Amino acid sequence: MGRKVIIATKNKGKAKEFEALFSKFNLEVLTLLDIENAPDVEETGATFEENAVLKAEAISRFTRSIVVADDSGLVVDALDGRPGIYSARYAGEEKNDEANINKLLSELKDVQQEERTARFYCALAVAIPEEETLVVAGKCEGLIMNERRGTNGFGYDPVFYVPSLEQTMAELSSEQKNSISHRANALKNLQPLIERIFAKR
Ligand SMILES: O=c1nc[nH]c2c1ncn2[C@H]1C[C@H](O)[C@@H](COP(=O)(O)OP(=O)(O)OP(=O)(O)O)O1
Ligand SMILES: [Mg+2]
Repeated sequence: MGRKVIIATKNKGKAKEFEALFSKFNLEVLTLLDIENAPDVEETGATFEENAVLKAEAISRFTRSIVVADDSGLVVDALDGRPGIYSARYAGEEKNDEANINKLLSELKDVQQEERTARFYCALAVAIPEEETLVVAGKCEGLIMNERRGTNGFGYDPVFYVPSLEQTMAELSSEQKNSISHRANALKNLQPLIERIFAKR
């Protein structure tokens, strides 16, 4: 089976989710945690989609493989969409989940429960050597809690409440998260294209 996909992420939480989400496809899945000397790609785009394309195309040029990149984040209505594309570096360039959540909770401290609506957003770009890059997206609606609950997942999961399941993302099992997440929903939009993408390989 020579069918291989590289996921252009160094985020361990994302990498784990992608390994599970891609397991139903008959593909070898690698991430940048498996590949040496992969370049760091600057996220200079103005949208999730632009950043996903930047990451996918740079790593595809480097590896000459089909590459999927994820650019994702948290969009909070009461904060005019912040942290948005800056979610990873919200509290500083060193990308600290703990500090990012502290900053989010402090920015929302005077915002009432019903105004704390938010969504996780995920853009996925698929860079294919010698072909046009494909882009899809998915989202997941929720509310931002006043305090952390749960220890699963990564990033903002402990404060992201999923109303339909009455739990935070960090209280869900990985199977539950992978059935409702923004990443899962983006991948559902990619699924009809997967066989065509890998057909000739
Ligand atoms: O399911 C999620 N559950 C909780 N938090 C999440 C999720 N999905 C994205 N997030 C947050 C984490 C990070 O603060 C930002 C992603 O930033 P983003 O640039 O796409 O990823 P990253 O820099 O961690 O890794 P990389 O660019 O190598 O893929 O949004
Ligand atoms: Mg990043």
